[in-house]
Parts: sequence; structure tokens; C-alpha cells
Amino acid sequence: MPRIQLDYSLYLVTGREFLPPGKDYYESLEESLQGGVTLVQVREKDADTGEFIEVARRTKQICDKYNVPVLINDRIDVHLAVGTAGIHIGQTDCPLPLARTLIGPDAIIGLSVRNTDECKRAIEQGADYIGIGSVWPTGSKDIKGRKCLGPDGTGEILDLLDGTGIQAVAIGGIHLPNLPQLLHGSISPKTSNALDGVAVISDIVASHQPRKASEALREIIDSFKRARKGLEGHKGLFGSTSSVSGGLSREYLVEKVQGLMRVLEQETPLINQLTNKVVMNDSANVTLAVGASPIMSTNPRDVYDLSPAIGACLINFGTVDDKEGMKVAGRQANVNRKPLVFDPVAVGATSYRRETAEELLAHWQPTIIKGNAAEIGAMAESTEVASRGVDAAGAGFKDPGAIVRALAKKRAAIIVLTGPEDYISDGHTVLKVSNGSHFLEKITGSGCQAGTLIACFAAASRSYYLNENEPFEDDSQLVQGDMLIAALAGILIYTIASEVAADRPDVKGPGTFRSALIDELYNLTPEVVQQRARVEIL
Ligand SMILES: Cc1ncc(COP(=O)(O)OP(=O)(O)O)c(N)n1
Ligand SMILES: Cc1ncsc1CCOP(=O)(O)O
Repeated sequence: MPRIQLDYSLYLVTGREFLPPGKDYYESLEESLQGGVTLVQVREKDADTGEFIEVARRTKQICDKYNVPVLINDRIDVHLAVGTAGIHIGQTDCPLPLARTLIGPDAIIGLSVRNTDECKRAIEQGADYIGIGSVWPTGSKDIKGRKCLGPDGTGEILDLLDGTGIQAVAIGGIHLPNLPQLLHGSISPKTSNALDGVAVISDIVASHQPRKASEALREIIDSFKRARKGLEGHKGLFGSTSSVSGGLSREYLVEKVQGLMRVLEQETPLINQLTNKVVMNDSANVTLAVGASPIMSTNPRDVYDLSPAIGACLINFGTVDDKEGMKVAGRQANVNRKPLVFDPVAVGATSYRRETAEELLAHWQPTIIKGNAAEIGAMAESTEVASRGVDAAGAGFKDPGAIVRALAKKRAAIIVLTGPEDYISDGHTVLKVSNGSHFLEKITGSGCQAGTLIACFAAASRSYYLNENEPFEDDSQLVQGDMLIAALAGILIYTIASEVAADRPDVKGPGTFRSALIDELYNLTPEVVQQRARVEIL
């Protein structure tokens, strides 16, 4: 007889030591069950056997009221004494085959997995589910300096499970702000296998309001799972994010970009830009010139309040200010499902910038990442192109298309590589844009302005989607709308306007070019885009 199927969506691992002062364990447990916890593991690291059995017995009594199964951490004797649904064991606990003999064929056995080798063994030994971790640093367990897996490392393990029927949860450092990034970012690149749930201790147990904490996590997990159901059979990485997979042509792409130009003018979306001091004024002006509305808010409370009202958010860390504001703005963009454009300026130039980028990326999931060759190289951990200040040094990548495609897959985001030619990828399709003017290299912040315009068109693409469809009709993506087209639109509009500006007789050098560029962005028509766009599908 097959073992019972558990719902792994929101898996609470208990930890009485992490309760807020004065909070009763059983009260906290009951509140978390009311908030939507679907499975509970009793984890007692300091209790003696009698106490463990008593805690597990009362835990099971409460969980039974909510029809939520209970598993026991490590201890087969406690499981047998209390009659729970099964056990969770680690790599140094009782070996799985022996545990199976001891607890019989019907009980669930979960195994901790920290790498692909351990996963292969878990498959061979017949685990019912695996706990993949630690995804991020955690204060709830000593992970002995081991490297955290992150969403992409989690995805590599998920790849191996495809077709095995073994369920998987992730564990370690999972909290509301990084949950969307984990769920979407761990979808395995090769097989599209995804997590069945997440296991958490502190996000629920350490909360004064475990019911609310659980409800908030469940909302995100349920929406992700609904989306996956809608996508059954689909093997692409991005589902509906990009609609261009079939029948792709220059004409199709340009027509879509023209459509977004009209949407932008009609909708005037608000674009919040946490950007650097050097470019702030020009970025606000290019935003206005294409028909969007700029706001340059950085205060954490302010960006939180603004998030529901904006069309998109840009985070550009050129002067690495306002890190707290960037964390909150990006997190709220994810929570409110707004496009988030990340411009990691000079990320490869210093260790501080690299660490800051990683810190930010642990807080939120970008929709689009834009950078020059040095920045994209640093993000892709490639040494082909070095940084020189905020610029890239050297000739560039041998195969830029392969770089952007691989990074898009790794980061589960659209990647835009700017340079003499621009490359854009969603992990499948690679587009190359050959428009632009040499003057763009002679003014400060041209890359930053391109990022701003990508954010404007990302907002337009989302609006277009929501106007055409029932709200969240296709819930498959964190952000709705065609973000590959949005990135293409931002790049095309900017580079074509730069060509038109550079051709003007009154443009004598970078100073006059800078003003002319804003004028030409303002005056650019869909017809000129049609005539000038040099887009190739690689
Ligand atoms: C769901 C889940 N995944 C992993 C673990 C970690 O288990 P283990 O490696 O045995 O470490 P301890 O929990 O025993 O410290 C888990 N408990 N649950
Ligand atoms: C038990 C365990 N195993 C790997 S990480 C971890 C702790 C998870 O706790 P938290 O959800 O508080 O990070």
C-alpha cells in the first residue's frame, strides 16, 4: 500500500528555544496551524526522552484537531511511542535503510540533503521526501561553516528528483521576503522541477503573531503552486513571462515594442528609482520624456508605502547608498508583484559591492538585471572581462549570447548586457540590438538611463498584461507581462533616440547630445522605431 501523501506546502519545524519571551509553545503551535501550517516536525535538541515524548504527544493532539500530520526529528523511539506519521533524519543519524526496517513500510521518512551526491543516495535509499538546505544562513542551527545552497543550488538538487516521485522542501533562513525568490529561483533549469514546500523554524516560531506569519507564507506558496498547476506539462523556465518563443521575428518584436510605447503614454506609470546621485536628475528626465512618472524615494518607510502604487522599481547601486531602502523597496516589489530592475553598477570592482549585491539578491528576486560586460561578468562569475571603475575593460565576451542565456537561467531573471551591441535573454531566447551612438560613451550615466527606461517599459508591459487579462489569470510568474519585450523596448527606445540625437546638426559634442537625447526620447515615434530598429534573434 502506498504511504500517505503529505502536504509539504508549509512545513513547521518546532523549536521551543526560539519562542518570543512569554509566548507559550502550544499556543504558538495552535496559532500557526490556524494560519495554514500543513505539516509539523517536532524537533527537540535539549529535551530528555520523557520530555520529548510528552511534547510530541501534546503536539500531535493539537495537530490532530487540524488534520495536520506530525513527524519526529531524529528519534525513532519517540515516533514509535507517540504514533506519529513518520520521522525526519539527517546524514549522521540512523541510516535510512535501517530506519525503514525499524519503523515499517507505512511511515514517512524524510532525509536532509546538502548536495547532489546526498540527493542521489536519498533516491537510491527510497526517501519519501528530502529537506534541502541550508538555503541561506540561519541562526537556528549550526551549519558548521558549510556553503549555503541558495535558490540555484537548490534547483540543481531538484533536477535530480524529476520523475522520482520524491517530494522536496527547502530549509534554512527562509523568511517572507526571500520566499518568492526561493520558489521561483529554484525551479530547476533543466527539468522545471520545483519545490513542494518550505520548512521553517524561526519565521513562525519566533514571531509574536505565528498565525499571521503562517498566513503570509501560505499566501505566497499557494499562489506559486496554483501557478505551477496551471503550467503542468510546460517545460520552459519562464512560462508566460516571455510570449515570444513561437513565431519570433523582427516584425513581431518591433510591433510589441511599438505597442508598449503607446501603453506608456496612456498609463503614465510611477517608477520608483533608488539610484545614484550622479545620474538622478537625468534619470528622472528620461522617465518623463518617455511618458512615465519618476519618483526617487529611498527612505525604507516611504518605499514600503509607495510600493502598491508604483508601476515598477529600479534599484541601481552606483553609489551604494540607501542599502536599507533598497532591501525594503525590492522586497515590497516582490510582495506586490511589481517588476524589479536591478542595475548592479560596478559590482565586480570591489568586494563590498559584490557582497552588497549578494545581500540584496538574498532579500529579493529581480525581474531584470542589467549591466555592462564587467558587471554581467561579475554576476556570472566569469573572469573574461574586468572592471575599470564603473566601466568594462577589454574586448568583451567571446560569446555574449551564451553568457546572458546562462545567467538568465541561473538567476531566473531577464538579463540585459549593454555595450556597442546589446544582448538580452530570458534563458531561452537571445536578442541582439545593434542601435546606438558613440556619444553614449561620452556622457555619464548612459547605462543607468537605459536601466531606467527598462523599468518604465516593464511597468508598461505589466499594465498591458493586466488590461488584457483577468487580474492574475495566469499566476505562473512573480511578475506578469512580457518582460523580455519590456527589456528590449527600453534598450531600443534609448539607443534609437541616441542615433537620432547624434544625427542632429545642432549636436556638437556630449553636452548638446545630452539635451538632444532627452528631446529625441520625447519626440520618438513608433514609426521611427520601425524604420531604425536593428534587432536580431540569435
Ligand atoms: C525538513 C527538514 N530538513 C532538514 C532538517 C535538518 O535535519 P538534520 O540534518 O538531521 O539536522 P537537525 O534538524 O537534526 O539539527 C530538518 N530537521 N527538517
Ligand atoms: C534544522 C535546519 N536544518 C538546516 S537549516 C535548519 C534551521 C532552519 O531554521 P530557520 O527556518 O529558522 O532558518
